[in-house]
Amino acid sequence: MPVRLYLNTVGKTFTMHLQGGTSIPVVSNVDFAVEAGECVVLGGPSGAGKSSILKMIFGNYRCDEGQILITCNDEIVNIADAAPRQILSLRQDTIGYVSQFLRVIPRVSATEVVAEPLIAQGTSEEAALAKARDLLNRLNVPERLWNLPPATFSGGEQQRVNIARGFIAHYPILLLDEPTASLDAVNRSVVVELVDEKKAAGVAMLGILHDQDVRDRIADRIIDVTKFKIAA
Ligand SMILES: Nc1ncnc2c1ncn2[C@@H]1O[C@H](COP(=O)(O)OP(=O)(O)OP(=O)(O)O)[C@@H](O)[C@H]1O
Repeated sequence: MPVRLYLNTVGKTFTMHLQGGTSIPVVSNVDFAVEAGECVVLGGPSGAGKSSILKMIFGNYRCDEGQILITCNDEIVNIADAAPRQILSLRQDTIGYVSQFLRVIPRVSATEVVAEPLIAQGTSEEAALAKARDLLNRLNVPERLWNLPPATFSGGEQQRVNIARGFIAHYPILLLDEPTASLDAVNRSVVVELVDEKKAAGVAMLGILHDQDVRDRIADRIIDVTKFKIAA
């Protein structure tokens, strides 16, 4: 299986400029790869640096040391030194991010919110909306809500719209940031199925999952981030 994502001796230290330049060392020498078709889960206690690693890969946090190499078509791109414009383009076609929370867009219906990433990748509106409805159905979002903007939906309903949006498009690399937090058992199982389908499609996934049951069902490997912790 080709390696899709490789973190090569990655390090991150936050510098608090408003607190006299105080340094908060987070991780160093982070070194692992994720292959196509596998789901790797980051483990370790709160504060170990799991979210910081995901955010560096997505380009939200700057990577201070090392390289974050991703395979994109036949090219290898280093996120650590990619220009902002290149990162935005990778987010459209190459790296997806499924977070716990939906960023609500006023006046846009749930179906359109879900379909949008697929339309951005070039699928026709009709086909993308049909796939969006199918995912909302699989995730047990009641049909009466599909044409409404999700702003007034319950927390769980918004989360399921967000999962549908995160899984609808094809990204060779998919980052999962607690996608099942506070979902019920039935919908957790739907997420497990969606992850299995992405594995079958050759997607490389890296996730944070505190839910032990889901973690056991989807993780091919668990990487304990504690080993990358910089001693205080
Ligand atoms: N933007 C930031 N500015 C300053 N410090 C930060 C920032 N983001 C994270 N940190 C610090 O980096 C450390 C690692 O945080 P991170 O959120 O990556 O941990 P985590 O393993 O994901 O924790 P949790 O399981 O609680 O979400 C923490 O000490 C945190 O305070």
